[in-house]
Amino acid sequence: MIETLDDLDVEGTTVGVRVDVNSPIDDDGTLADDARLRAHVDTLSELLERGGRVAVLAHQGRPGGDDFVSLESHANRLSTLLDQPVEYVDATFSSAARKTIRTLSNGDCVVLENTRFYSEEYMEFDPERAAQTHLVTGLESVLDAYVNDAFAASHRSQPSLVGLPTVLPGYAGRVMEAELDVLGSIEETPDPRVYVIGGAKVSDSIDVAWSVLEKGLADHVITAGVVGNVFLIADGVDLGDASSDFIYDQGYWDEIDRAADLLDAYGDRIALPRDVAVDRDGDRYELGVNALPPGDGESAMDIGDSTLEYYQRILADAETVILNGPAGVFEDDRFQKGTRRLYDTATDSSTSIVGGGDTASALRKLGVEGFSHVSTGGGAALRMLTAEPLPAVTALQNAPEQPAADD
Ligand SMILES: Nc1ncnc2c1ncn2[C@@H]1O[C@H](COP(=O)(O)OP(=O)(O)OP(=O)(O)O)[C@@H](O)[C@H]1O
Ligand SMILES: O=C(O)[C@H](O)COP(=O)(O)O
Repeated sequence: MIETLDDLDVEGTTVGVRVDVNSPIDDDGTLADDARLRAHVDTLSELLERGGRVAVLAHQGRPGGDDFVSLESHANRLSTLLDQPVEYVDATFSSAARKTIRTLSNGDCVVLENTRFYSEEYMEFDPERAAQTHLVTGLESVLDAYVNDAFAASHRSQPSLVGLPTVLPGYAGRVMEAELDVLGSIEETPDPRVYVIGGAKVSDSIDVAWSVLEKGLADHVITAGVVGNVFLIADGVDLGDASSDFIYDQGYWDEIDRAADLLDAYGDRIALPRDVAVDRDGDRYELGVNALPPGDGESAMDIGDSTLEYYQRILADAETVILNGPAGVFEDDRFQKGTRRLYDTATDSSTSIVGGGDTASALRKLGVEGFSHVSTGGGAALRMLTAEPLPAVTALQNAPEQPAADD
């Protein structure tokens, strides 16, 4: 059983709130898109209005990346969204951070520095070991409770996600609660159930396809995007050098064998593209798989019309559609059609669930609306859609209880 904010005695309590505000970053190192911050406003404003003292914990980017920046601009933006001052401290668990947390009054909020500035936070631990890291031992003494609202990071076993709820009473925030409500009951959604697997995270997507086919969760798996290209190659289609080089450069060449194994085992339930769109002389040009390989330097950038018709027929019979990853390079106007049409068709099903940060931003860009649920999570949603437990959610389930007020 996971406790929620309804179970937390908030007034005067110092709460560490883990959020996921991992966002696109501008060239000047500041926040470029506040969608993920906005998602957490309900949880944070509820805690503040109920008299909590809130210390916000979050990561941004990965070490070495251009988006691996401080959370100062996130804190500034949060202050506008919450319509109250939000302090920022350039420390996460040092004495400076602890001192700031100790001086919070009821209704005050501070954003601590990017948790991944500390190497332990970019490692995976079991919860007991995570509880002994510097971040957890540093913060444990100044926090009374822990709230996890970072559903999108819950597939990671990192200290701020699994260590803090091992030593502190743990609660799901409102985002986490909503995501678990919808994604935690995938098995109860109506049949037939179709998974649409696109985008560029080929290994994760093949894991999902294996799992949902093996467990009988998927009546059909529809493939698109880079994932669809890998399945086409696995099926013996010559996609040409440009698409093959791209797959090789992304480190997904070995996935072709896994895709072939999956086709051997469950080929009757896996739908492959029947045509692809390439860039020919600057225009979109569609080629049936029988007409492949494409010309020199041409790469499969989207699914074509005949694939769309085929996939739309499968979707027409689906009661539940679960989608992750765009069908093509949606960032380029010429290759948005597959994503727009496929996702638009899915909104006609009684239950349509979308996972993936890039997918959500593609849909915003393309103006496609009307899904039953758009998840804040990419990898986390994928894992949950296979009915697998998420380490940070398990840690919350096992968290100690909040001591009674007079203890
Ligand atoms: N045929 C293709 N060739 C090259 N890139 C493609 C193709 N189809 C889709 N993509 C790219 O895939 C990327 C998105 O894939 P990704 O798997 O990251 O999506 P996501 O699951 O929604 O994201 P996340 O898990 O990060 O939230 C886009 O940048 C898009 O351009
Ligand atoms: O953006 C995400 O999917 C989450 O914030 C997790 O980020 P990570 O993949 O860098 O751990």
